[in-house]
Amino acid sequence: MATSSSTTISPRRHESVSRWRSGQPPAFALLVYPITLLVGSLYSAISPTAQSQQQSTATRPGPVVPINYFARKDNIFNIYFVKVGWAWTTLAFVSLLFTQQAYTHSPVELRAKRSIKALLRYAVVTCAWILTTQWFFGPAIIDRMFTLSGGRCENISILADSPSPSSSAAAGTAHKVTEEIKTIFTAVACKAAAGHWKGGHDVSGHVFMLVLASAFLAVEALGASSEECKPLADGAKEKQHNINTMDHSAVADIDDRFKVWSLRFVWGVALLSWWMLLMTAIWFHTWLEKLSGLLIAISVIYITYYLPRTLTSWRYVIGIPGI
Ligand SMILES: CCCCCCCC/C=C\CCCCCCCC(=O)SCCNC(=O)CCNC(=O)[C@H](O)C(C)(C)COP(=O)(O)OP(=O)(O)OC[C@H]1O[C@@H](n2cnc3c(N)ncnc32)[C@H](O)[C@@H]1OP(=O)(O)O
Repeated sequence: MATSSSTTISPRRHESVSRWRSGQPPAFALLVYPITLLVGSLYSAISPTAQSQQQSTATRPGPVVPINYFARKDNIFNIYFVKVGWAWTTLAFVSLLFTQQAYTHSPVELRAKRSIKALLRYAVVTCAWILTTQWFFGPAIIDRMFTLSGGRCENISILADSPSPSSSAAAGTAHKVTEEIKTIFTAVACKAAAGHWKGGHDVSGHVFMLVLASAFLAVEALGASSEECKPLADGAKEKQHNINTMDHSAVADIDDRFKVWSLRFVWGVALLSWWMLLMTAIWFHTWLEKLSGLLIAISVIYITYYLPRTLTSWRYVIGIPGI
């Protein structure tokens, strides 16, 4: 006896299948990040290459020449990609807005609604990036966490170079200034003064930003290119093609090419972010520093993309990509 598909697929499975079709990845897809960090950290713990790198860093005074190219802080991907990573992320996101059918070829009202909500999601993740790594009413959250956990800027050369004060009052003032500078410094300012950012819990900014950027781009790209965002079924599209003039089909071809290349660019940025995450996991930071960077990024992604699935009022504000 033949059974219809609606009787064989459970409602839960049906719901998850239609989520995939509308470009919403399930929460377990986020496991790719802890797994990546775990694999990278395990490799760094057992690989002889990574071990010998760590030993030379610990035993030899002064800078050590890294054994692996990706263990160098000045590797080309770190300098031109990660260190300006939010600019790449912004560029990739903007390219989605200008080329994907969800934002360019749907009815005007829907297009406007989708674009505003996508910009709001971008604003949420961008604010999270700014507050966590750049500025939080003064030093960024990761800098504040570092100083709150007992860290400070040591061996500041501008302080060591300054002439010794002649009177005890001047010495007192100099001491006060030194202490203030040590406590208000951010990681960037500390490095600029040739100091060492030491002692506290140093949340990995790389892990935070790379997880946030790659998850943001992946979810937005899946949503924008989902089935629900395709305006016409294939047959209808063909029919419309036939009644179009040559000029229109040439424009449509160019549109299609932009659409495809933009998606490739977005996935390229997301994949390179993932690769740099793996490199960070292998060559830099402690387990705990990587874990805290991961937890902050995953919380932001959860609030922006998963919470709206269950919290209707939040969904109404921020929307869901691909819907
Ligand atoms: C209707 C609504 C409408 C709304 C409209 C929208 C509104 C939007 C709202 C608001 C708009 C605001 C405007 C937006 C702007 C957009 C455009 C731009 O974005 S232009 C900005 C470009 N600048 C970046 O992108 C910086 C990105 N970089 C960073 O944030 C940091 O560098 C970060 C977090 C990635 C890392 O910081 P670390 O490197 O200081 O810290 P650690 O990760 O802990 O690393 C410690 C050390 O280990 C090395 N390290 C770690 N992992 C490494 C690796 N894999 N390879 C090499 N070195 C590594 C690092 O190099 C570092 O070393 P060492 O301090 O430099 O000596």
